[in-house]
Amino acid sequence: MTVSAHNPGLPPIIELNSVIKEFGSYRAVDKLSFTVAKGEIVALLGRTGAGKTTVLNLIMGTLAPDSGRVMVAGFDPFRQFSALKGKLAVSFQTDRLLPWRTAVENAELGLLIQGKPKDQARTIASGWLARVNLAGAENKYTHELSGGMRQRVSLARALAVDPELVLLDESFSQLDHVTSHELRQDFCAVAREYGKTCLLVTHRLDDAIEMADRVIVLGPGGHVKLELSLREAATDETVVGRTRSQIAAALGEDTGKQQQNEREE
Ligand SMILES: Nc1ncnc2c1ncn2[C@@H]1O[C@H](COP(=O)(O)OP(=O)(O)OP(=O)(O)O)[C@@H](O)[C@H]1O
Repeated sequence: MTVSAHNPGLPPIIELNSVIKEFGSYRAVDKLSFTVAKGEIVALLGRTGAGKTTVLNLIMGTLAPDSGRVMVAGFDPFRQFSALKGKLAVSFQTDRLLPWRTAVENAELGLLIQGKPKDQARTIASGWLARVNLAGAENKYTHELSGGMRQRVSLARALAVDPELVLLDESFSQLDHVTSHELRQDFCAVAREYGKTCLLVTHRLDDAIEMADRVIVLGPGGHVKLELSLREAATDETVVGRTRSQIAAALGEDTGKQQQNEREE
């Protein structure tokens, strides 16, 4: 059995081994290797163009690596695309909800696609809406919900199918600072309670610091520039400050400026 480098004993849910991906003559991902163990929340950080979306596409199986190996929950996501149906859920930057469906009708969508009977799907979806603090909003249409509430519906929809892996693609970056902070806290509480494995792809330092067990910073050209465990940092303010500076330096940013930018976004 392969085990995660960071959690010996736990099988990796994501495993990239010396992965190269080129677009024409441009190498977007360069011999990239990392693992994400079952139950871990890992943030993949990088500036624009560092290769985050390319890595996400390799993990989702919508792109094939030119060389190296990508495995997700024991499957090759490109060659065994359908084997990962229901095992992998994605929440994007925009909520991608269907406006003609209510909150609960959106949240139950993945379950219905999986073939769950309608009443069961409704019960499960309502439960997940309650867990992301949306009890009472089940029958509201998307235009009746705030941006933060819509993103909560999107997260409930992702979690409702009970996936092995949740991919969060800049899921909090279009929300104001307070709303995204609350949503990050609530999502992490639920993800940890249910032992969900999450890869959070973001350019925002705050998302990573607040949510992740571990941070991987991609440098330009898609290689690991910095890899840091944040478990110790979570409980110690001085360590948080030092960690923040280390990550900001790897991103090539000034910490104060980065925090200011994130507050203004
Ligand atoms: N289909 C493609 N064809 C050609 N070049 C591509 C393609 N997809 C990505 N690239 C290039 O690969 C590099 C990495 O792109 P990618 O979208 O993965 O970066 P990113 O870190 O997600 O950036 P952003 O934060 O702006 O979304 C960029 O230089 C981009 O122009």
